[in-house]
Amino acid sequence: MVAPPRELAAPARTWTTPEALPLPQQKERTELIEQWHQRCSALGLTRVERPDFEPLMRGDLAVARERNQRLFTHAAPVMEMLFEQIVDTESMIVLADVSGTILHSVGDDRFLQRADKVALTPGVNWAEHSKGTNAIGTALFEEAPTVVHGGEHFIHANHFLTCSAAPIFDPRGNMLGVLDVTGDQRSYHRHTMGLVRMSARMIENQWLSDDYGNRLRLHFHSRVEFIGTLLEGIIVVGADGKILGANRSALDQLDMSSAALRMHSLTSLFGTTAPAVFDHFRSPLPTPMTLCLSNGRQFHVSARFNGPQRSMAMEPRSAPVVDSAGLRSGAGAEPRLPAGVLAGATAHSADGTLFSGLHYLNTGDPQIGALIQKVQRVINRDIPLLILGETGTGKELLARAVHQDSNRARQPFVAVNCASIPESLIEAELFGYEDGAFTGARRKGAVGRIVQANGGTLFLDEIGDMPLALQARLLRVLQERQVTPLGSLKSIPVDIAVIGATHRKLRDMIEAGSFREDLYYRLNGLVVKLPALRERHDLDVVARRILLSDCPHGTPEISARVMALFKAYAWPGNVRQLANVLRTAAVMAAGEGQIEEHHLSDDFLEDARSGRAPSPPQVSMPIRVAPPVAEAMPMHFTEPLGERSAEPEAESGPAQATAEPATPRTLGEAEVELIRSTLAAANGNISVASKRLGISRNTIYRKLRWGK
Ligand SMILES: Nc1ncnc2c1ncn2[C@@H]1O[C@H](COP(=O)(O)OP(=O)(O)OP(=O)(O)O)[C@@H](O)[C@H]1O
Repeated sequence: MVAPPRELAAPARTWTTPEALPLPQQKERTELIEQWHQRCSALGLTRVERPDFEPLMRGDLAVARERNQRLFTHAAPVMEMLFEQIVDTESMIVLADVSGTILHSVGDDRFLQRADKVALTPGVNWAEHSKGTNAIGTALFEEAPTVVHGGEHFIHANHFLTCSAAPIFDPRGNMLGVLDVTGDQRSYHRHTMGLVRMSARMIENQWLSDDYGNRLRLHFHSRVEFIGTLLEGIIVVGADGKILGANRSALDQLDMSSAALRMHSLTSLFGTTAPAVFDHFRSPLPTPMTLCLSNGRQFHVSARFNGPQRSMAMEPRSAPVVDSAGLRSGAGAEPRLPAGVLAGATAHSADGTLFSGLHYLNTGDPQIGALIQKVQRVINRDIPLLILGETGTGKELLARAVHQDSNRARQPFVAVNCASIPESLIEAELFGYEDGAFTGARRKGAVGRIVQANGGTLFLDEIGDMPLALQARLLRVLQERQVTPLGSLKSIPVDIAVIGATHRKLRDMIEAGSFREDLYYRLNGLVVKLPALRERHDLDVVARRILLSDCPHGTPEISARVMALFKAYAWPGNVRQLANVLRTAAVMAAGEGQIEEHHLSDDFLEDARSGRAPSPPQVSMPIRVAPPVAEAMPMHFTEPLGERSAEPEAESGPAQATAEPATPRTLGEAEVELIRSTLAAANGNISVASKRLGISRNTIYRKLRWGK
């Protein structure tokens, strides 16, 4: 069972120290602990039990780890991240398997030594039957997040501990193991349980994506701003519309057990079908749809689909008509697949025609058409692709489409943004690291992004921002096709297709000595440049597609005056900015059938009418200095949790700077000033600032890193 009712029914019972509880709850807590302790006595345990120092034989531990390799692979990076949060707090993080055997621990050295004294160490079993009441064993027994604090431990020797543990479940509701944070009881913190629960959810969500990467996944929440956060529900839908699995938040929100949910289909749950969902999300732009339970509860839903779902249930239809923009029309139209939300998905029509990811990007512009033809020739030829283009021109979208159209479509597409990962972490992130590669803690190694991409495609976004020292290592990997993790002597062979992208002029960087020429020649098997939106001749088709995707029912037209304004505008944020402007306008024009000038936001209108636009992003040489924003972000959270919640949906268009910059010396400095002041006006909310400026979040990170 994924969402044990007891956790929902009485959270305080397991989350708060007895001292902090109001009297009635203290009584309830005491009764509960007594019940747990009676259970242990009935098992024949005594409170003066000596710690059992006899862990599994070395070989047995290896077998247990082998058996739980997948759990470990998903949990290890999360444990590392969790460790960053609790470092120097006299505590440790423990991963145990479903039998209670500790597989792995990470922690402060001093506390690990104290934990050793009570056998809280890999190889030892901490199920209730061997260690009495303790968070690991009791969470496994109760199948619920559990805190066991100080004297609540059954065995006296464990009274110095405070432990918070959360079970980990797979998407079908089977328990996989438990994640626990244990510390000195004097350093108990009530937020620890929250951190552990969130971390367990991260592991569960990764497990789900891994299991069902090639299935349609619906991400939903009753509040649209929570989609994309750990609070979102995820359900996996089979080709026939049946629900195959779900994460814990989905079960909480739908108020159903895993088994009950898996009896449902999209039709019985939401009154819709998989083809209808595909149809809604066919465009490259991710806009949530609204689905309703039979009791009237509404959810905002977005869809993810990473691979070809060749057997997607579709009613037989006549051969689709495909226009020059790749749009199909007529009563026999197929569900059209988006290249963005559905990540460059590929589908087969009833007549067997293949509609590829690249096909959907071909919207009638001759430059784009020629580019797609070129790219199609090198697919599956082991020729590296380098995509150039300004921010928001669709470089990542193109890379995903190439992956989807290749033989590697069923393997991972791993995107690494070299600009948004702090320099100090890029190496570990890319190449991975071995046990003991870092000092100060007993830490297990982690698999790097290159190895994760094995068999599939590695997308190196903003490759021009990779530090020089790492360029040499990357070059070696590309030449030798093997990776050596940090601190390891062993190399791991990898089979990857590499796609690089940058908005920088790499040749200029080579001349300036900031980009290696040999790496450039390794990456540039085929170089394609995506045109800026202002240079394209298909703005009207792209705009219509975006609107079709945003408002499939009642798509507004664009008036001739607005289209004329659009065509004269410089679009410094390219397609991303166009989509933001249209999204707002469509909301303003709801029910009127046509977008007119008065539906556009004032600041955009002012810029567009005056022929003024924020200057297109400047290409400057990177000077790496201490990054004020990006390095403050932990490795796996480039978007701080909760940040999206403050984000108004309908923000768009470039903003006016709220303060005069202090006489900047160069264009680059002016840009940074503008970004800083916009960020300040948006109360530091990067998403809001990026929408106002019409540039990506990554561009903001990057610019601020160079702005000092
Ligand atoms: N041809 C297109 N049709 C519809 N939407 C598009 C198209 N090209 C790009 N977009 C949308 O524009 C946004 C930016 O696209 P993408 O992230 O691929 O650009 P990028 O060039 O990689 O940006 P950056 O350099 O800032 O990372 C996305 O929301 C994407 O869905």
